[in-house]
Amino acid sequence: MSSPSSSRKLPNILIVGTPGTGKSTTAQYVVQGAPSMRHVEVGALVREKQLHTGWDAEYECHVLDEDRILDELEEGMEAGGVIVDFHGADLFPERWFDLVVVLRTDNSVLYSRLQSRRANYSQKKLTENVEAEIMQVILDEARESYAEEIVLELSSDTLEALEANVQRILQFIAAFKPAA
Ligand SMILES: Nc1ncnc2c1ncn2[C@@H]1O[C@H](COP(=O)(O)OP(=O)(O)O)[C@@H](O)[C@H]1O
Repeated sequence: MSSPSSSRKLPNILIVGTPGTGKSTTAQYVVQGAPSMRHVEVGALVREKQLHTGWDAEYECHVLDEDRILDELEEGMEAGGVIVDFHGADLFPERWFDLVVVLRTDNSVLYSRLQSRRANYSQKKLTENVEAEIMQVILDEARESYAEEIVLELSSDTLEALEANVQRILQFIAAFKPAA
């Protein structure tokens, strides 16, 4: 395991999870509570800067240009204080992150969240996402990509859980000390 960079004064945090588990909402509340942190929603960055090579009609998503995404993020990561919000965990270098939060949502809750959130979400994509959540695909990916002690699995079914998760992440930020 390579240890995280020691030069950061603020931690970098990766929030991952199946679409709809609450990554963006959680990250937004964390930044409200810790304004020195910056939220980077990778999906939005991909759309805004066209960091993709086209549209995959079968999977109904952009084909990511991974090298350009990494190049775009790299400089900001060195300074620390970044909350990266993305559905997958294995794209980024391990050294970038001090904490990896994996949000989990009960499948029936996730199903209705995805159904109400996106009118244009196809039934196929909705089912695929709920199945991925049941199979804990992202959790396994995070555990394979990062040291066990920095991966934190948090349930995100209710607003109470959301609030508790935000507080837990804020406590981590407040307690963070750069390695000597
Ligand atoms: N813990 C939670 N409890 C209830 N609703 C939530 C929770 N987390 C997120 N939501 C709601 O679920 C929807 C999806 O959340 P969002 O943050 O966009 O997910 P993601 O970024 O993972 O795709 C939003 O309408 C949000 O308000």
